Amino acid sequence: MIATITLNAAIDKTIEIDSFTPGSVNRVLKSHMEPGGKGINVSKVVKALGGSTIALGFVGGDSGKWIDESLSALEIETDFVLINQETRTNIKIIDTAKKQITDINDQGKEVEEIWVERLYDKVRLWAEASNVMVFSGSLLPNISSDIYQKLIQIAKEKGCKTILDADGQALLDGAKAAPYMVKPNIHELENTFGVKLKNEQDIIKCCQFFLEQGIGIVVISMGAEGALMITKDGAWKTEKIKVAVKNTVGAGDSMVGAFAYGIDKGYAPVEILSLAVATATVHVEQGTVFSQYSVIEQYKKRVKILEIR
Ligand SMILES: Nc1ncnc2c1ncn2[C@@H]1O[C@H](COP(=O)(O)OP(=O)(O)O)[C@@H](O)[C@H]1O
Ligand SMILES: O=P(O)(O)OC[C@H]1O[C@](O)(COP(=O)(O)O)[C@@H](O)[C@@H]1O
Repeated sequence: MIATITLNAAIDKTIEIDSFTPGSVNRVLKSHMEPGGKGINVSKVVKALGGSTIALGFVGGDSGKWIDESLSALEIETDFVLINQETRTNIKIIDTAKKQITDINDQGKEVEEIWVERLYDKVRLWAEASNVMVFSGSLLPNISSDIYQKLIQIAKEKGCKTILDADGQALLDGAKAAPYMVKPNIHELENTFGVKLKNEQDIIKCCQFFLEQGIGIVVISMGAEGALMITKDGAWKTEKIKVAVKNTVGAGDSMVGAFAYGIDKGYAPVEILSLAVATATVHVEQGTVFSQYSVIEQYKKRVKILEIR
């Protein structure tokens, strides 16, 4: 079982506009809503790959109820803490002419301490039944930056392998608990360390920090440029795969979902990297991961991995 923890869930409302122009009236061509937030997206990917998953975290209000019901319709098990604040809606604007995506992400609402305690209880409970726990995404505004560190410690004590996909102080604090894997994207890595990373060697050097904490697998996703994976045994990069982009929102979560699935199955890291890039590529090209596993298997043939250290 793979449990995902989303502290800042979201309805992702995607709107398509031809030539989006800030400061003027824009007419929407098409729109749709999906249950989102990083951990929830990971659960959707695990489900699509055929794994078993449960989505945990906070949801509230009508939007929270909608997220819960939408996941049930996808046959994804949930055990959310229901809070008395409305879950956020994030807007994703796809400019169909410029082929550009703009993310407008709400920060979410504060959560009372009693509900945070309830979440700790649920993580303790589900850690007993899970092999892998994934902690993903931004924190609600009043949550302390060391929450992932504490939750990862709990999950590890119960024998779970843990994955952290976070940013800034939450990533630095969370890393102190030595999760099994971290996956920031390149921008998050640069922002977190306040550096500009010009080449692969810079990235590898920067990621030593994570290895020194005892983290087993460090994956840096780099959008259209592919991904880099660093472990104590070496470093690998994937070659660029050119695709017609439909939607990149959640591509990183597809990658994390495939890693969670592969780690749960006990696959070797390089094999998982190939599955993860194939899954993210299908996501970017088709705008969804709910395609057949056989399609993802086909895409694996396009993934070229080079050992660089
Ligand atoms: N424009 C793109 N073209 C091809 N592949 C892409 C593109 N954007 C993302 N991907 C794939 O998805 C993975 C994750 O995307 P990325 O944007 O780095 O993550 P995040 O969503 O966390 O920012 C990349 O490593 C790559 O394999
Ligand atoms: O593109 P990514 O990094 O995989 O994540 C996409 C998800 O992250 C979000 O943009 C939210 O991100 P944050 O939790 O960092 O605010 C969601 O709206 C979306 O579902």
